[in-house]
Amino acid sequence: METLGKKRKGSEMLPSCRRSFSPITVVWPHLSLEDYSRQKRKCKEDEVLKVAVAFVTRVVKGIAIAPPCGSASLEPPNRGLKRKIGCIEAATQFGRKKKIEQDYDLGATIGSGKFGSVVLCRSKVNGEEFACKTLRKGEDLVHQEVEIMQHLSGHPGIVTLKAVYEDLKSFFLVMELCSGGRLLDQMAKERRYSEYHAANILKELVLVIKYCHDMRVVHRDIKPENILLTATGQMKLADFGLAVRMSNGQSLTGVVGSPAYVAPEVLTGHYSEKVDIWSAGVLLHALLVSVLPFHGDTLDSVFEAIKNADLDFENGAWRSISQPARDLVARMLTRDVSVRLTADEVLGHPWILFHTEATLGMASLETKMGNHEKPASPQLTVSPGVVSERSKMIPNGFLNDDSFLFLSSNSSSTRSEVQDSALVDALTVAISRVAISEPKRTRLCGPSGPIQQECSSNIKVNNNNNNLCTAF
Ligand SMILES: Nc1ncnc2c1ncn2[C@@H]1O[C@H](COP(=O)(O)OP(=O)(O)OP(=O)(O)O)[C@@H](O)[C@H]1O
Repeated sequence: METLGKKRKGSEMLPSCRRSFSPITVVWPHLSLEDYSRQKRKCKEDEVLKVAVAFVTRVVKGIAIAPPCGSASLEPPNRGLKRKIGCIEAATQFGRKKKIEQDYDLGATIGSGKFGSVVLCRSKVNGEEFACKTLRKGEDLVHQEVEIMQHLSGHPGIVTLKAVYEDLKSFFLVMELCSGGRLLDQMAKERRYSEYHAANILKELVLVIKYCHDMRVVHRDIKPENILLTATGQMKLADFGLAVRMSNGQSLTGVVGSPAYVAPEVLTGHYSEKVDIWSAGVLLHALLVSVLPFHGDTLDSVFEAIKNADLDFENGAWRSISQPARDLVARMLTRDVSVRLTADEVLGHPWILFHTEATLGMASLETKMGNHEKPASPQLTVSPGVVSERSKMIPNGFLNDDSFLFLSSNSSSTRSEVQDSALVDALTVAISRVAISEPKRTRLCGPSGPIQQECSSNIKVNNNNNNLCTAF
């Protein structure tokens, strides 16, 4: 077995064609479905309280009435970059007339993937370093990647495209250099993240996903391998190789993505931008408990788990995770797409607000349940106005349910601070519980029997822990 973190993108060994290629007996979860299909072919041929209350209100009234899923359609195949390059900025157009070597010194390979390799490159003008991704021409998705990167470039959470060059065989995408590695590598080191940390990572990611969706783009391959970090640790979403533009009236089709992160509806037919929320939910699960939610020994068993396995929040590491965190994971990993949260709704979820809202302070909290990160510094501070507003809305009885309170362990904090904290958290949880008791939701992906402790080949078995699959 091999840990996910040790695997560099593109460094994966593709399954040998000498083996008989059967998804039933052989699984390569680190390969995207695209890789999988390609390999199959190859082998044949070679993102407080008001908002929180508003959140519940929307849920009860039917958040579930999520906006109609975006209708999406793929660009007609075989349209060349020429038409698409029309929307690409001048800085990237002139590059077509020059060779990349005239402007940049190309250096060492820093990554590789399904469509080509990524090398370090240095501007001959000012010595600035960039990453240059070479994409071999010939595949429609390659053309789409260039166009979509240009379309999205400029957002702080997306790798900036600096210039595009091309020759007869390839496109050369000069991008900002993310020298901090991949989130996956950080996860391999960190293993489990505190709820505070996980919530902040998820918020950053979902803000970018929201931007993509607002720009009518579905990424379709959200996973920690595709989240890069800058030297200062800023997260940047990368790899738009499987991304598609959406237009009204049509749903997306095409089985693409990476097996462990793929949404169930991708496997069964038509789908929407909500597939990115599912994948982000898988990532949140991994951040919180260091295990992928859906796994198996074969590709078929992974897909079977994605389609049918229930989440188990009662056992293992989940026992130390707060109810609001579990609530969010369940709402993101809900198979009923109409009920699955949108990016906006994830960003408005009480758990995200609690850990990331400025009015609540940037405290990291220790839960009574024993979340492993202790508050580093400031206690939770809540402005009196906010508290009184919250007090009005507390449902009777919830404060007595101390099993869900986040209580400060810092004795220097005043009684009222602790009470305020408890108030906020109890309410947050209460809200979540009200919402999750909605019949339609409990049916979906609710906690039930334990996940089968089978491991994908990219998940390390922890033999000291009842064969729990420990990812990363
Ligand atoms: N801007 C960048 N800065 C630093 N490293 C990068 C950058 N872009 C890509 N890389 C490295 O190159 C690897 C492959 O890049 P990318 O994911 O864009 O390629 P890909 O061919 O689409 O890969 P995949 O086969 O996983 O879809 C990344 O995992 C990362 O390690």
